[in-house]
Amino acid sequence: MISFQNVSKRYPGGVHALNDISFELGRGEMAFLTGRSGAGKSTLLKLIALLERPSRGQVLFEGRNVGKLARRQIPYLRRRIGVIFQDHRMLSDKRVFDNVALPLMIAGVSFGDIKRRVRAALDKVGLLDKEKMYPPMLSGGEQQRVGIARAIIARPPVLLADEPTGNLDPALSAELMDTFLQLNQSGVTVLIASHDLELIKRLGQRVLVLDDGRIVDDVGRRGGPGSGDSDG
Ligand SMILES: Nc1ncnc2c1ncn2[C@@H]1O[C@H](COP(=O)(O)OP(=O)(O)OP(=O)(O)O)[C@@H](O)[C@H]1O
Repeated sequence: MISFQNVSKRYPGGVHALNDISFELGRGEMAFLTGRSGAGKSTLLKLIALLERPSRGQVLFEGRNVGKLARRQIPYLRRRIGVIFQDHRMLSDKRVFDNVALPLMIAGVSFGDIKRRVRAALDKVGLLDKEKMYPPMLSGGEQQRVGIARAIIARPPVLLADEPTGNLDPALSAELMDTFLQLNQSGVTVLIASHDLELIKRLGQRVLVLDDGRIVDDVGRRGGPGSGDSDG
């Protein structure tokens, strides 16, 4: 589904954020990306979401080199990737309901369907009672959850999340991780950058460890050594 082949990213100004990264994330797989602040986690996610371009190497999405996509193919790729970033970029003059509904409105879904799906998504993140509020009236954690509802509403096959539990208390973090697990069990490919090692450990999923722009560990890959579900 997602494949990095010897990818490096150097930002203007000289920072080498990623150095010769190679890994694959299969269709329907779930993995965490962890590592110190500045290790390159956000950069890696941005390269998948086409928010940044690699300086070297290739990022493949469903077998296609995203660096070589024609301009008109980019919106198609973006629709297939749900993105949850730390700055959730809500429209502050639009109600929670409309913020979440936005991707479906753009896709031309009927209002009846939009209403049903927005309510289901808000229910999933525990915000059904806040649909008429405006984002500035919500706490940081609540705004983050609106961002999650908006990212999953169009049912994209891939979900990328950058520190999705950063502003949440432990109970809510655990609940949200359960939501990600459920989405993964329904076939969504999920990649989550997180510092929350306790939570990550408890979930028993694959973990990619980044250090100074390199992958220094890849633990618990499905079908990989020690996973218990390989053929051998
Ligand atoms: N737009 C940019 N321009 C220049 N340097 C950047 C830019 N974005 C990130 N960097 C640098 O690239 C390196 C990796 O940053 P990145 O945000 O990917 O790390 P991270 O692992 O996500 O960190 P954190 O956990 O703090 O979010 C850092 O040294 C950072 O300063």
